[in-house]
Amino acid sequence: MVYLTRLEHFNAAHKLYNPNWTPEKNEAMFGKCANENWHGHNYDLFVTIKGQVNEDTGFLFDVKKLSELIKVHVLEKLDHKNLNIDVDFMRGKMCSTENLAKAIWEQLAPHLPEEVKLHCIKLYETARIYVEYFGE
Ligand SMILES: Nc1nc2c(c(=O)[nH]1)N=C([C@H](O)[C@H](O)COP(=O)(O)OP(=O)(O)OP(=O)(O)O)CN2
Repeated sequence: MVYLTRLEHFNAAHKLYNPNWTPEKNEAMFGKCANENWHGHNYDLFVTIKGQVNEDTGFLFDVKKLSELIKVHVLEKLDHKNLNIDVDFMRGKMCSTENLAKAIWEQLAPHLPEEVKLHCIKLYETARIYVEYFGE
């Protein structure tokens, strides 16, 4: 089994705010991340796929094609967007790094060829905070 990773990048605005809670409870839970006028992050997205190497190409999968799939199905929906407002697949969800990593998996996995499996979505929200999601 070979694991292959592509690093992509996007930036987006969000807030951590549960609309079912009072402003005070949100402030107590999320602090400055609950600021109603949003804040932004430069996200780094590591997409790792796994499978067998094709003898003819020497590739598990062409990383340029992987990059294009990520661009079409993920980055174009997230980059320079407000995660709470603009992104259909985040609607009704808390816009945490955990939920965003899971949602990115759900967006991307169905578009990979059958012989290639998604292994991990690793999403850095800041240089010091990241989530890894393995699909379960
Ligand atoms: N479990 C989670 N906890 C937190 C998340 C999250 O997605 N999952 N997100 C946040 C905020 O979005 C917040 O903006 C994180 O940024 P920040 O506090 O600036 O992060 P750093 O620790 O990297 O920066 P410092 O300047 O060192 O504080 C909060 N929690």
